[in-house]
Order: sequence, then structure tokens, then C-alpha cells
Amino acid sequence: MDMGKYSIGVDYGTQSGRAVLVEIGTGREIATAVKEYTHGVMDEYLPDGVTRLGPDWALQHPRDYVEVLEETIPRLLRESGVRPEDVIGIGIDFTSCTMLPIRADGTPLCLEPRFERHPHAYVKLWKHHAAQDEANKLNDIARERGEAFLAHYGGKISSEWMIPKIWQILDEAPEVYDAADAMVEATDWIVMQLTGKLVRSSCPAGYKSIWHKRTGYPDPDFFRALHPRLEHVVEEKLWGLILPIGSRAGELTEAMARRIGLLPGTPVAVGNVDAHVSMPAVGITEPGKMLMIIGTSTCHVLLGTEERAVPGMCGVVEDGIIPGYMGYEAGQSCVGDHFEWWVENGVPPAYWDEARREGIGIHDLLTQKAAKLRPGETGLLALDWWNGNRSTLVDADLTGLLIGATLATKPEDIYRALIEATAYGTRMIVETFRASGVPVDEMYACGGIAQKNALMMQIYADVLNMPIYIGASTQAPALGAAMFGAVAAGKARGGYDSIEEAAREMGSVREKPYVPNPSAVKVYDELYREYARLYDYFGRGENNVMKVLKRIKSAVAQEEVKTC
Ligand SMILES: Nc1ncnc2c1ncn2[C@@H]1O[C@H](COP(=O)(O)OP(=O)(O)O)[C@@H](O)[C@H]1O
Ligand SMILES: O=C(CO)[C@@H](O)[C@@H](O)COP(=O)(O)O
Repeated sequence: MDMGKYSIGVDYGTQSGRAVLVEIGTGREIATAVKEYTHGVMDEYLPDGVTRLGPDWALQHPRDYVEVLEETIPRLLRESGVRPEDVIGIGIDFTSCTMLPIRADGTPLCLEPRFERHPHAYVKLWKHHAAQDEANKLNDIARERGEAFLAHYGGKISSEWMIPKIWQILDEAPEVYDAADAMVEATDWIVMQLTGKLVRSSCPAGYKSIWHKRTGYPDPDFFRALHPRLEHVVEEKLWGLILPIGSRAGELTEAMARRIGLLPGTPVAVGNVDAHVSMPAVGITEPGKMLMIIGTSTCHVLLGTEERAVPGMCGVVEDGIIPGYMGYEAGQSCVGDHFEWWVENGVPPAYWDEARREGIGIHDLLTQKAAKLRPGETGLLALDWWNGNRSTLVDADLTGLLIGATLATKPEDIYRALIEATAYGTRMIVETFRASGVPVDEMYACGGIAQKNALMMQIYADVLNMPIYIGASTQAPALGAAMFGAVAAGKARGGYDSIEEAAREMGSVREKPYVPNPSAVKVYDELYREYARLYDYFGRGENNVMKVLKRIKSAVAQEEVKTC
């Protein structure tokens, strides 16, 4: 074993935490460890198995996040033989806005006996969409008041973000709101567990908490207009130093060092977000190159030189991704989740048997079968809104649509149509950026699915009519987090002084991109035009049937709760 220097990155995804130990200088991933969350995503019941959650809820358990550290980091050290003194830094990235109410010392409220059966005391996962009413009211009020911040967020604040989630807690559980000394992003909370102090990251603050590098948070007047008790929400619940990404949040405490096998005093980077952190891991540090991080959902991140208003984007934040640039984000709320839904609910036993016989996963079986179909052959077209629309409509109340099914439609036809729908959704986002004056010249992809599903990447190349470059790492977010860990350590300790330097040495893409096939491009152009018509028809108010159905469903659910 040579005595190089190493950094650890921990990527907190939707279903698991993944840690990598990376060699400084080469970006070589020496060891990887994955821990599925013990409680997974809680969307029906609390851990007691009886406390029922409402529609659109999605919670997590904060203890699972600490377990990830305790299990994966010692495993990395054991398997690699790397000495703790050669680990010069740690970086974290997380899904976002994944948030929780805590006491001032960092204790999550859900760990207190008084609150363990209280849904609002748990972590609200990014895809918790039950704050849509609050998001709608917030957007109406912000529009009426002519709030300038709306332009930084594509004209709408999403129900996935911090302020609607805090407001939902206040509306539905004022006792939890009162007991919370702070509301924090999970990325900042886990960094607090490592360092013992609360430091907020400028990245989620900028994208998810309406914080701006130059102007700070919105005025108390705005918050008072939402709810009188929110007037001082910033001082009361969002306090804490905000540091830019790329800085050091602090050092590993004695207590945590003992639990995870590293040395106390190891530098810890300011927390980051899983999408944004991936850009340097793919080696991107300049404008015009859009990166798709494809997993449970997809995030699209892009650098620009000017702050433009792009309708329905998630946001533009100065220094939000790479210092010195405007960082743009857009996204799709379900991509892998979309395929998972189909696999779990629509695929007959015969297909599962076949996958077992062949010794492959069900996704691989469906992908193999779908790959035999030509573009257009299924006769199907879908809208990719099974978990709402994150960009460009920013509406969690939109739902899925499949059109063209017949008695001859097969499971792989639908699987392919769902893949194609996500590709059209991405094309809609790319076209919206371009139409708003933000160039998108090249496309990149990373994340679990980009690595696993070649058919899907080929369909994206064909639908977008652009080559798709794939990040070389199988764990791009964790690699990016490790790179930020190395920057937190700094050159003097064997790391880097800037993320650009780290990206040059440690970030990379696979040699061969997926290239568009001209005959497929032609068919997909025609199908995309139909997709765009359906998108406008169901998404921009001409036909609100999706919302009507949701309203009826929610009324029935409330009726059921009353009669229980
Ligand atoms: N071969 C595959 N093709 C398409 N989707 C897949 C495949 N294998 C798994 N998935 C989907 O990928 C998602 C998990 O993505 P991943 O990037 O591993 O995790 P995360 O979203 O937690 O970061 C799941 O929703 C699953 O349905
Ligand atoms: O919204 C963001 C980042 O802004 C993501 O954290 C969220 O889409 C979840 O990502 P994953 O699908 O779990 O990779």
C-alpha cells in the first residue's frame, strides 16, 4: 500500500448512503461502501407501524444517516488498508431540500419521546409534496407583492423546498414549530454531527431557502404576509453562519472520530447537494455543458456567465455550483422512481420468472426487450409526471399520463414509453434554457441510471439530437463530495486550493459518448411535437383534469380518516 493522500465523500441519496475513498491527484476510487437506509422512505406509516401519513408525504429517519457514517467509513478503511492519518478531508452531499426540525444542540425532535409519534418531527424528504398548498399561497403572495426573488426561481417556489415545508409544519403542527430551535437541511445537519457546530451551506440556502448571496433572505414583511408567526422565521429558525461551498465547515470532533474510525481534527467541507456536487466529478467547470444526474429523479445543472430568468427552472444561484459562475438547476421529480413504479405495479410474474431464469434484474430484462423496439413502434406516448412536474411547470399536482395503449401493448412497450417520456421532459428543459438565452452546447450524464442503462442514454441522445457524455465514475456525487473534502483540507495538507484544480486532476468522462442516430432523431422529433402539445394541454391550464382527480382523491382520503 503506498502512502498517498485520500479523501472521503459520502453521498446521501433517496434510498441509500454511498461512501467512497478517493486518491488525491488521480481521482482513483480505492474503496466504495453502500448502506441502505434502515427505515427507507416512509410514505405510509411512521416507524411505529400505526401512525398513518397523508397523501404526498415522504419522510426519513435521521438515525439512518448517522448509521451510514458508522458503517461505511470503517468499511472503507478496512477494505482499503488506508490509514486514518492519510485521510485528509471529508465531504458530504445530500438530497435537497431534505429538512428537519432540531434542538439547538442538533438533536432531531423526532428522537424525543414526546415527538416520536409526530410525523412533523421527522425529516421531510425532498419529494415530500404535501406542502403544495403552502407553496401555492407563497407564490400568489410573492407575485402580488412583486417579489424580485421569484425571477431567480423561474417564477415559482416549489413545494419541495424549505419555506413551504416550514410553513406546513407551522400550519399543521404549531407545537413542533415552537419546539424547534432550528430548521435545517439534512446536509448541514450531518456536517453538524461531524463537526459539532451548525454551518449552513450556501448551495441549498441559495437554491432551496430563497437566500441570495447579495441580498440575503426575503424581508420579514414578506414572511409576515405569509403568516404573522413567520415574520422572524430567519432569526428564529434559519439562524447559523452561511458559508460558500468549497470552504471548510470545521473539523471532525473527538466523539465522532471514535465512532467512524478517523482522526479528530480531520477537515470537513461545507455540505453540498447531490446534483451540484457532481459537476466537478465529471470534470465540468465551464458554461454551456449541461449535466444530468439521473437516479430516482433527475437534476439538470448548468453554468452560465449571466443571471437570466428561465421560466420554471429550479433556480439560478451565484457561486451555487462552481465559484465564479451562475449555477442553474432544473429537474424532473421522477425518473428512476417512474420505472420502479412500473416494475412493481405493472410487470406480470412471467417476466419476473424470466429475469430470475436468466439471472438478471427486472430492469435489465425490460431494457433488453425494449431495446428490440424501434422508435415509434410502441404507438405510445407518456407524460413523465408520475411525481409531479418540477421544471418547467413547477407543479406537484400534475400526474402521469399514458396514451396509445391497446390490447397488444406489452410491459416493455410501456417501459420504453416511460423512458422516452423522461427524455422528452429533458428536451423541454433544454429548449426552455436556450429560449431564455442560456446556452446548452453539450450534454453530460452521471448517476446510477446513466451508468446502468445504455438504451436509455441512446434514447436521450436521439431525442435531444446531441451526443451524451457519461461521467467515468460510478459514484459521481460521492466523488464530487470527496473532491470538496480535499479542497476543505487545502494544498498545505495535500489537497487542493480550489475545486477547479481538483476537477482537472480528479474529474473525468468515459471516452465514448452516445451519438444520435439520424433516423431515430427524425421519428423522435415528430413524437416530441405531440409530447409538447400534451404538455401544454394538461400542464398549462387548458385541461385541469389531473388536479380535479387529485382534489376528489384527497376529499375521499379525508373522509376515510374521519370515519376511522
Ligand atoms: N437498469 C435500470 N434502468 C433504469 N432504472 C433503474 C435501473 N436500475 C435501477 N433503476 C432505478 O434507479 C433508481 C435509483 O437510482 P440511483 O441513482 O441508484 O439512486 P438515488 O436516486 O438514491 O441516488 C431507482 O428508482 C430504480 O428504479
Ligand atoms: O433536488 C435535488 C437536488 O436539488 C435532489 O436532491 C433530488 O432530486 C433527489 O435526488 P436523487 O434522485 O435521489 O438522486
